[in-house]
Amino acid sequence: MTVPVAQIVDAAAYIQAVEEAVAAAAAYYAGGGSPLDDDAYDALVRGIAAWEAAHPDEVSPDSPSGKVAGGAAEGDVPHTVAMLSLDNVFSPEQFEAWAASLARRLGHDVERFSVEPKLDGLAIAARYVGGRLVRLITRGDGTAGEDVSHAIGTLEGLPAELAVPVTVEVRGEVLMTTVQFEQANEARVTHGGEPFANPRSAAAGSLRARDRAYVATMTFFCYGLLPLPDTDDALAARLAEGAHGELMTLAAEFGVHTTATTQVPGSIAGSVEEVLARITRIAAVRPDLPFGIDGIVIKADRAADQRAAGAGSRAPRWAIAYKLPAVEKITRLIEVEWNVGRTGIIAPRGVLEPVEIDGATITYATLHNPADITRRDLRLGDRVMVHRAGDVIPRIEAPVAHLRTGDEQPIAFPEVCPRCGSDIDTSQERWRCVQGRNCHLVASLSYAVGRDQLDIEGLGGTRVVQLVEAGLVADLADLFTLTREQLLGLDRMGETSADNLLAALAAARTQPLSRVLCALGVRGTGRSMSRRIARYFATMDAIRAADAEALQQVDGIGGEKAPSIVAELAELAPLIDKLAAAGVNMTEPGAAPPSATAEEPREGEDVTADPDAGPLAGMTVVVTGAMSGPLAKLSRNEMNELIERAGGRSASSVSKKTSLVVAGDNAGSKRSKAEDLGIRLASPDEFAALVAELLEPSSS
Ligand SMILES: NC(=O)c1ccc[n+]([C@@H]2O[C@H](COP(=O)([O-])OP(=O)(O)OC[C@H]3O[C@@H](n4cnc5c(N)ncnc54)[C@H](O)[C@@H]3O)[C@@H](O)[C@H]2O)c1
Ligand SMILES: [Zn+2]
Repeated sequence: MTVPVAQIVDAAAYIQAVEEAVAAAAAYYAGGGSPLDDDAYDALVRGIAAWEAAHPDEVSPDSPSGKVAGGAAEGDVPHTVAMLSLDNVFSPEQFEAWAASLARRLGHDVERFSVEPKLDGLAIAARYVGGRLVRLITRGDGTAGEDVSHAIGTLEGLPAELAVPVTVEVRGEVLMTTVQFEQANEARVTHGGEPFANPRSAAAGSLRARDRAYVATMTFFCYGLLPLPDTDDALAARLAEGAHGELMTLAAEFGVHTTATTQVPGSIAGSVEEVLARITRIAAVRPDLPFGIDGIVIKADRAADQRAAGAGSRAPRWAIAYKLPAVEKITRLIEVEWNVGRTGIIAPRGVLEPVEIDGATITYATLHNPADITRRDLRLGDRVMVHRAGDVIPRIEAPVAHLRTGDEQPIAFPEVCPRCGSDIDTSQERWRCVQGRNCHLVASLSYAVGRDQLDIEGLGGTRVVQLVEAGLVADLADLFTLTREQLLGLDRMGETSADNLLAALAAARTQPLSRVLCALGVRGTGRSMSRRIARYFATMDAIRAADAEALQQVDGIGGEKAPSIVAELAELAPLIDKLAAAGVNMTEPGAAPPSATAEEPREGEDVTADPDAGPLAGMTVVVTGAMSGPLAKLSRNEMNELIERAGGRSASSVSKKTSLVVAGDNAGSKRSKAEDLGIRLASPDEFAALVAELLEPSSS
């Protein structure tokens, strides 16, 4: 685990860093939320400490170094015994060094260590008098804390009355489980409040809040038991002499919640090796725990060892926190994607500004469902707390609402299935395409029959759905074997429509190979790439015979794309055979297959244009604005096809390499750029005249 340190270069930067750290800690302990995640805060504090070590005379009295809660929390209820923080180690070696220094201090090796999870919440002292819970106090600055007795009754595991009528102080951690956190945020957002960024700040904020319209339940875990002034002598002696593990057993007998009932119960280790083995086991189950832990706390178990070791101003010397890597980082939610799963479930996924969590770069996080987005009050552009533990898919915990700038935008929910365009069933929290398992088929068919692919008129979205639902079409090829009788059996299908559709299907059979290839929907082969591939190989057989290396001879296909195209085409082999058998054209008009004898790649040659053929031979042409005259009906894709049929090369942006810009009405920046660069311009009519020979026999 790497331990980053903020670099502080001079005294001014030091003072600024101290201010920043104190402000962050104040917000953190108040539960209002800090602008920094823990890693960033810790790096800053380490930077401050490093600068102070080098400039001992210039240490600011405000410095967080050596103080409980960085000096940022306070209170007016004095503690009977100081409530301290813990020192940290980050590796087995550091732990061994700490154990060795403790052994030196004690004059003997520690024979019993207590090993517990480091619960990620906040410390609290609960005072019981005669078995009744009378007061709750925060840690504060360690010497005095804040009275939060109003929270009595909201902490699971901290009963109002103990099983035994003792007078005692119970210390431990207040946290929110993942479930409690979700409930608290939902209640808060429903009541018009801003969500908490994570369970820890939710616990801190909820504990301090008074007179709230709703109750936020939290969970308490005991890790300390000590006498109060009125504790009877027998119990006081037992508490003073009892080992930590024994006190935890006693606390459980009193009816207080300890880690004993969790998947990570406190345990005793007899050696440094045993401690390290136990740390490994706790770290391994961390992702599965229903609450957050940020490390493992190791304590000398025996009271005598604790007494002999003593404490510093900030932390005891007999205990140490073995920190685990942070699982939370703050980053930005850039976008929400809606993906449709195999069964038609439409799931949102957050696209994040890349952030590194525990050595992995995270760019996506699950968002579960639309209700989840609403519950969390998430917005585009929000800074979000991202959680990633182990191999579990990262999730967005909540927005960091206090970092909002006002520029955040609502997240738009899809109105139709983002894949096939059908309706969405929103009756459940998890939205689902009404096509369910057929969604993918409907989407791929709708794409294949679209204007830029097979261009089958009369086959709109609803017809496609109808054919699929009637069980008449299970793949693209089935379209071409539909019979008149089958069509007439469909609702809202008269004789004329049926005949028109059959005619459109017959025409589609003669589409050029480029469009058939495009219709297959192979990733990386959109309209213009399909044309380039078809022109280069001329026949489907030649394309299918090509390996990745051969495919890379096509302009624009690199080493990454080529193998995936080859693999997808191999998967599609049965469909392609079925299409060919149904009479679908598999050749590109006007193109010749690469010569079988010319083994050498045609280096440097522009494969999309035969330099000797066509009025646009060797030219790169850009089309912009609205086409008119004989070109009025052509889509942009059809214009590009025309350019390529005429031997040219179509491009979408104007550069010095552009030879001609066809500019229609409302041509904007591309036209002005062409003028700036002195590139030849043509009106749609002039261009139509240029390629007149190709316009007449146009197939579509
Ligand atoms: N993001 C920020 O701006 C910001 C600001 C201040 C502090 N912090 C974070 O807070 C942490 C430092 O806070 P801290 O001083 O509260 O110390 P700490 O959380 O590192 O360790 C001490 C605390 O651990 C808790 N604890 C959990 N399990 C325990 C167990 N089994 N036995 C004993 N104690 C146990 C207790 O509450 C104790 O007070 C750092 O991780 C820091 O990153 C963050
Ligand atoms: Zn769908």
